[in-house]
This record gives sequence, structure tokens and C-alpha cells, in this order.
Amino acid sequence: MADETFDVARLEGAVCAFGVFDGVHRAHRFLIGQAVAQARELEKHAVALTFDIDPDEVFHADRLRKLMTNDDRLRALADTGVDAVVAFPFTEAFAGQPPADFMQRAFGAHVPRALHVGHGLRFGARASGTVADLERWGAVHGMEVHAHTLVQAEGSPISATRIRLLLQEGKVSEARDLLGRPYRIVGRVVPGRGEGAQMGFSTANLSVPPACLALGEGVYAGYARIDGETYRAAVSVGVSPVFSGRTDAVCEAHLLDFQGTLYGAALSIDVTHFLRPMIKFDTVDELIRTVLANIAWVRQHL
Ligand SMILES: Cc1cc2nc3c(=O)[nH]c(=O)nc-3n(C[C@H](O)[C@H](O)[C@H](O)COP(=O)(O)O)c2cc1C
Ligand SMILES: Nc1ncnc2c1ncn2[C@@H]1O[C@H](COP(=O)(O)OP(=O)(O)OP(=O)(O)O)[C@@H](O)[C@H]1O
Repeated sequence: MADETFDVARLEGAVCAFGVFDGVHRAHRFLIGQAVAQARELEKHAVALTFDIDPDEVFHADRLRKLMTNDDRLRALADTGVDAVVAFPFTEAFAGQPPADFMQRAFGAHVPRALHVGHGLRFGARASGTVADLERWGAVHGMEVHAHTLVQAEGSPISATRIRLLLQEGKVSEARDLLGRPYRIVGRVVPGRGEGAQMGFSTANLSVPPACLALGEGVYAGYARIDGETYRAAVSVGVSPVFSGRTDAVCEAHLLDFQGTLYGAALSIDVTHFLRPMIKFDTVDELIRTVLANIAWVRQHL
């Protein structure tokens, strides 16, 4: 596992891949792989260089739907084969500087040997900084800049934005192709109304920060992990329309063959299949019949 001290001194002479990296998707891993390969060739350190929080938390907090929490993003970056993850503290004062000031503050004290970025990268005040700015600064200070052609899938570049849109539409298998792994919901189990058990399917209600639930409303199948154990799960995302007004749970999971209590536990669910949209059933009987059929499907197919 890479050094996660976020010590900026690790940038000195290092070969870095630079960006936000929400989702640490296939294209991000390609870019980081390019940095790691050059670092190995030159016998330098390979660094994933990012921000401690996602800039969109500052600039687009109202419509933010991240693929990962910041902690998970930093952990996933540490797991890509780099020697260190360095995270700049993201504040408006830091990131909102004109490009020349930003580069001086970011790289001036510890100049990296090389920076790998994707074509079209923007940074600094109002995203006015470009790859050409990085190249100009690099030429003066001895930092190579490698701007890579964007990795594509089905004719267009892979991006976190594209994956978020797919997930919003419930397209979990397309999202999985671009991420290179299933989308993961991460949350803590909180008490629900406790009525699921009487209906024949107890559910764990997951508390997930809204900004970290990229998946659109619907019913899904996947694999839940708790305390190192994996269970097949039928999952509903979105507030139950049948019980709206009586619940504010945004994510509920029925774990097959799980006995016990989960309250307070950290639960993650790798979502593999979309089963159906959320339905406002006319009767509770219909709801129960449908959910039990969904659970039976999960038992048969996962
Ligand atoms: C797999 C699954 C599918 C569900 N589908 C729906 C649905 O289509 N419509 C709905 O109103 N509620 C749906 N729910 C939510 C249930 O109504 C809810 O889990 C039940 O009322 C128990 O809630 P409680 O745990 O807060 O007591 C679903 C729940 C699960 C686990
Ligand atoms: N498809 C791609 N191929 C190669 N590099 C990429 C690709 N997408 C992003 N990058 C690069 O990866 C780094 C991290 O990018 P960034 O965090 O902006 O990712 P993104 O997936 O494009 O996100 P968003 O959609 O939110 O803009 C940047 O250097 C960026 O230019």
C-alpha cells in the first residue's frame, strides 16, 4: 500500500498523475499506470496527485453526486501501484488562484520530474488553467508534462460525469464497464420503521450522504459486505413511495441468509443488476409479493 501521509515533499522529482479522480475509473487507472511505468523506468517515485476533497463539493454542492467518498477515493488511489498519494488541501483560496499562482504554489517548492494528465485538463480560477499553461511552467522549471489522449469506450471518452449519468439512469452494467468494477454503495445501518420483518423480508436501512449516492431510484441486486462476510442482496434505492411521509430511508437492503442485527455497522453493496423501477403499489400485499419475487430472483441468479 502506498504512503498516504500526503506529504507534499513527496512531489520532489516524482512522476505524478494529476487530477480529482472521482471513481478511480478505468481511464484514471490508465493515466496513473502511465505515470507508474515512467517512474519505474526512471527509478523515481510514482505519485497520485489530487485534492483532499472533490472540488465539486465547493463549487456544485447542490447537484453533487460523487462516485466515491473522499476517503474511499484516496484509499483507491493508494491501491493503484503508486508509491504515494499526495492530496492538496482544496480551498477556494488555493484552487481559485490564477493558473500561474496555482502552479507556483502547487509545484514550486517541490518540483515534480513529470506530470501526467489527460488532454483538456482544466485547473485554477474558473478552470482557466490549461495543459498549455502547465507545459509553459514545466519548460521553465524542469517539469515534463505528458498530456494523454483520452481513453474511450464506445466512441466517447470515459469520465466520472459519464458514469454518474449512467448510474442516475440505473444503467449499472454499462457503468461497471467504464468503472472496471461494480458501483459500490457505502453507508451505515440505521434503524428503519421495523415493518419489513412482518412483511417477510427484513431490511437494513442505509444512511448514505446524498452526495455519495450516484445511483438513481430503483430496485437492484448485488453483493453486500459486512464484517468481512459477503451476502447476496436485493436493494431499493429511493424513498419508498408506498410509505412516503413515514420514512426517509434512501437505501434499503435485504441480505439473503443473514441473521442478526446490523445497526451501526458499516455496510457496502456492490451493485450488479438493475431489476425494476420503484413502484407506488396500490396495496401492501402487492408490494410484498413483488419484493419477495425480487428476492427469489436474486437467490436464483447471483
Ligand atoms: C428489494 C426491495 C424492493 C422494494 N421495492 C419497493 C417499491 O417498489 N415500492 C415501495 O414503495 N417500496 C419498496 N421497497 C421498500 C419497502 O416498502 C420497505 O423496505 C418496507 O416498507 C420496510 O421498511 P422498514 O425497513 O423501514 O420497516 C422495497 C424494498 C426492498 C428491500
Ligand atoms: N478518458 C480519459 N483518458 C485519459 N485521462 C483522463 C480521462 N478522463 C480523465 N482523465 C484525466 O485523469 C485525471 C483526473 O481527471 P478528472 O478527475 O477530471 O476525471 P474525469 O473522469 O474527467 O472527471 P469529471 O467527469 O468529473 O470531469 C486528469 O488528468 C484528467 O485529464
